[in-house]
Amino acid sequence: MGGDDFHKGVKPSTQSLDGSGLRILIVHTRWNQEIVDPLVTGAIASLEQLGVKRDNIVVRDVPGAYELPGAAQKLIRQSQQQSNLVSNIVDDLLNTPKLNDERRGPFDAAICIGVLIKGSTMHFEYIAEAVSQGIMRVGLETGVPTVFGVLTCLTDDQAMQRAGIGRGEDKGHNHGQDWGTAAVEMALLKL
Ligand SMILES: Nc1c(NC[C@H](O)[C@H](O)[C@H](O)CO)[nH]c(=O)[nH]c1=O
Ligand SMILES: CC(=O)[C@@H](O)COP(=O)(O)O
Repeated sequence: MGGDDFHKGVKPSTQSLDGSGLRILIVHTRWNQEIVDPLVTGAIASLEQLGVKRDNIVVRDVPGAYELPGAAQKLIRQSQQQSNLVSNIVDDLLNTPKLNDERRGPFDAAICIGVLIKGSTMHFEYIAEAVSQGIMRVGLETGVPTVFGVLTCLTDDQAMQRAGIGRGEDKGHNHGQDWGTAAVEMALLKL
């Protein structure tokens, strides 16, 4: 494969992705929120484009990237406990309509979104390593696919480009869109 026909990025799935029955958690940071916000918007846009109902997209925020794994794990486990509540079981037996078409069941996937930008100390390296390992562990330990949506950038421009808000003519690509698609694909993955 020649260098000129190399396309960096994810190749779309061959599976038809119907997210209409999915419940998705998004946890995002308030650090670098001017860059985080378009990433969250991009992820939600992809989820809705694949049929996920807006009422089934739960969005929560935390201070910084270091808080993402713990928050995702806590909220995923709460959703799993909720779905076992007798009240839910009775509701389902009686076909009780849910408010705003919201299903209070467990999350089918989660997306952790944050932006780490290198400063003048080693803080960046330590957080980036802890957060990537932590988010991986959440997915493995809860059984709920948990997408790593954390930009780890050396400059502001690198981060803005990857949120689709680049300062030059080339605005870049909003990676949040890819994370939304990945969440639906992984939620639907089966034998
Ligand atoms: N420098 C960045 C941080 N630092 C804060 C930590 O993530 C954490 O909130 C704090 O250490 C308290 O536990 N967070 C980011 O998300 N992005 C950064 O660039
Ligand atoms: C990712 C960080 O924690 C970093 O932005 C903090 O900056 P500094 O290393 O200058 O304290």
